[in-house]
Amino acid sequence: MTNQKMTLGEFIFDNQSAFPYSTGELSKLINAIRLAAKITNHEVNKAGLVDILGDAGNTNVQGENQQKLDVYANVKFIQTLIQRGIVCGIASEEEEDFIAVNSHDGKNSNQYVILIDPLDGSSNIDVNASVGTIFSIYRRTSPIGKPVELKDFLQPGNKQVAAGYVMYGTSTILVYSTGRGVNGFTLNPALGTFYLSHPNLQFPENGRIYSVNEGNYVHFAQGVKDYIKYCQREEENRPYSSRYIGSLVSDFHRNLIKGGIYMYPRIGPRQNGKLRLTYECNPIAFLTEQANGVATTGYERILDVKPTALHQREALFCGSKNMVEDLIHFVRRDTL
Ligand SMILES: O=P(O)(O)OC[C@H]1O[C@](O)(COP(=O)(O)O)[C@@H](O)[C@@H]1O
Ligand SMILES: [Mg+2]
Ligand SMILES: [Mg+2]
Repeated sequence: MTNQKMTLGEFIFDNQSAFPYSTGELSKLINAIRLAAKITNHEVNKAGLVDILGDAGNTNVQGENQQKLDVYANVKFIQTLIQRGIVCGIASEEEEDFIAVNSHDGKNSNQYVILIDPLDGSSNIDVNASVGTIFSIYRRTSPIGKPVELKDFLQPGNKQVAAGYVMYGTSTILVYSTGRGVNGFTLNPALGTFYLSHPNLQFPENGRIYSVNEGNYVHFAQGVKDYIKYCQREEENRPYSSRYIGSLVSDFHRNLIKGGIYMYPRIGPRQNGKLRLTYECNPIAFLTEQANGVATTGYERILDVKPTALHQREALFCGSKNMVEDLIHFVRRDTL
């Protein structure tokens, strides 16, 4: 079976030729993510056996308790990227500020910046439920030859050149896009090789799954409440099924395969939701649109939101086209 399937390495190489002016830098970057994913996967898989469960005892810039695996994945991704000298800057959920990385030639000659959520779904680590890693890649706008600047990380999501996630679940899968569709690669742990298992992933236009933390229901805007009630009503092909793993990557991946909508709304008038625009909403929205789905704040296309801060939060509704359009209808009706 595996021999027929293309490996991730072969896919990266084959797809490089699709970009006439390619320098190979993006291919090297995806390769480095592949390596860091394998290193992190190795540790995730033996989480119950080694001292990697529980709190790390620190609080990150979000005010959240860092889990040991958050810290481990953060260190491994940053180390792997810096050692290979293929990015000019790294931003991470677990780092207050961005990290400027000089190229090995010392001339700041690299053109890409990367933003990462090293471990997504941290609350699932200790209970052995699936978690993930999310990444988002941009071409810098600051001049080559100079150190990277904050503005390189605060570009709107529609400027991404690539984005993806790794899901550490029943199997480990790396799903990404360089703007030419979405493909998924499953890790064969015996060989340590990712194989193309899910070519050209597409959201079904309709789905029957809604994913939201209903524990926050009372804080949702009326339009969101109305849409959730609509999902639960006994009519046409509803009620939909409620599924919520509590890890954005895992809930998104399921909905991508089966059809569905993921929602993390604003919680109350002030709080702009929980998810971070630059390294959670934007990469997931990029994949959503590349897979024929829709990703919105409820009022605006996620990819058009202009970031103003590295760790800013934004509401996220994404998934099957017709389901998200129904959601937008209810949300906008609420503001009339
Ligand atoms: O427990 P809640 O409030 O529903 O939040 C769950 C959401 O928070 C997250 O865990 C946030 O991501 P991190 O674990 O990377 O901080 C998402 O993966 C998930 O969808
Ligand atoms: Mg996350
Ligand atoms: Mg995280």
